Amino acid sequence: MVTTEQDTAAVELRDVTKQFRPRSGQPVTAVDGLDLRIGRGEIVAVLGPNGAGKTTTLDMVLGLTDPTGGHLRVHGTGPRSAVAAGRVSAVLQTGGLLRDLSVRETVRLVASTFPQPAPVDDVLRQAGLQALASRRVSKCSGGEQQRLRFALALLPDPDLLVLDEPTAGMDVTARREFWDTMRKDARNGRTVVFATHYLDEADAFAERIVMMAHGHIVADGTTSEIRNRVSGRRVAADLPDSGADDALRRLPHVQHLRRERDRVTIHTTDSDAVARVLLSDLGARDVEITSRSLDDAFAALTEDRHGRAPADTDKADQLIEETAR
Ligand SMILES: Nc1ncnc2c1ncn2[C@@H]1O[C@H](COP(=O)(O)OP(=O)(O)OP(=O)(O)O)[C@@H](O)[C@H]1O
Repeated sequence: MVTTEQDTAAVELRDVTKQFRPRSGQPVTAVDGLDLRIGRGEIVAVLGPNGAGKTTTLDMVLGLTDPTGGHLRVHGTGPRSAVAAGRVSAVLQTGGLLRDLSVRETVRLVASTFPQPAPVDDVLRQAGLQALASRRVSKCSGGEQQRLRFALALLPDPDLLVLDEPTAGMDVTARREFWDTMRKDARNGRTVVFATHYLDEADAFAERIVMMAHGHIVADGTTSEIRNRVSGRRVAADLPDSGADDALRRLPHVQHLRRERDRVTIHTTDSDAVARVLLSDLGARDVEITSRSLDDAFAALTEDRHGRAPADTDKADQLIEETAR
């Protein structure tokens, strides 16, 4: 079979590992056997707590650091060649901007370093910076400076845009404005991969969420799949007869059932339906419905009580159960 350009993933990591070996102290495994394929045009959020390995992963995709092991391709080639060809660019959390230049001068200056940059005015418009074009960088707010970094990243008109916590330190309004700008740009079919701590950002902007903890992927799915897995409600009831447990497990929308003596606890995305069956059909008593918060479940997915990562998805589910108890 002939592999076409279209078949090639935007990003492909196979069993990628990154170990840091500090001069003193133990080696740190920041990324541990990561398998990840991101198709062209996907918008993917990489979520995880501090130290999960998000930045290290994105740095490897950008060719800023090399993997210790495994296979990593960006648009079918090594990361550095992809960056050099202008196919990949990044908006990083920090990055030198010259304070005395205006916004337009900054974009013009950086544009002059590319062989075929996008027109400066187009880029200013895409980043929502037209009204600020003559403002000095030193007078721009943190959010505005971040939009300027975004404008610079658009200059090579990259196929893949990588953003590492692009809204860190912004207030709510600036964050909203930034994502509004990004949303407009995403309609152009660019692949966007961004790291964030904020579930709401991932939920609002990404189509797919990859959750990392301790260098592993602990969950990977569409935004709604992840939300369904980690959201929903807990219905608990007294039901001494365990004869209906299997039938309950098979009900649509039932994710999990646990029994402790006479009491069952069911995780479901349709608590009304489950409560109806329990009360009307099975004569259960003392039915109690409680919410499972997305944030709690996220914490359960990414870190267990002892600070260890769940090694696989089943374990992650188990941890949700444990946390829910
Ligand atoms: N240059 C380095 N030398 C040694 N250890 C490092 C280095 N860079 C990262 N690490 C370690 O690797 C692990 C993963 O770090 P990384 O920055 O990738 O996580 P992260 O998910 O991006 O975290 P954050 O959200 O805090 O930015 C951490 O334990 C970190 O301390």
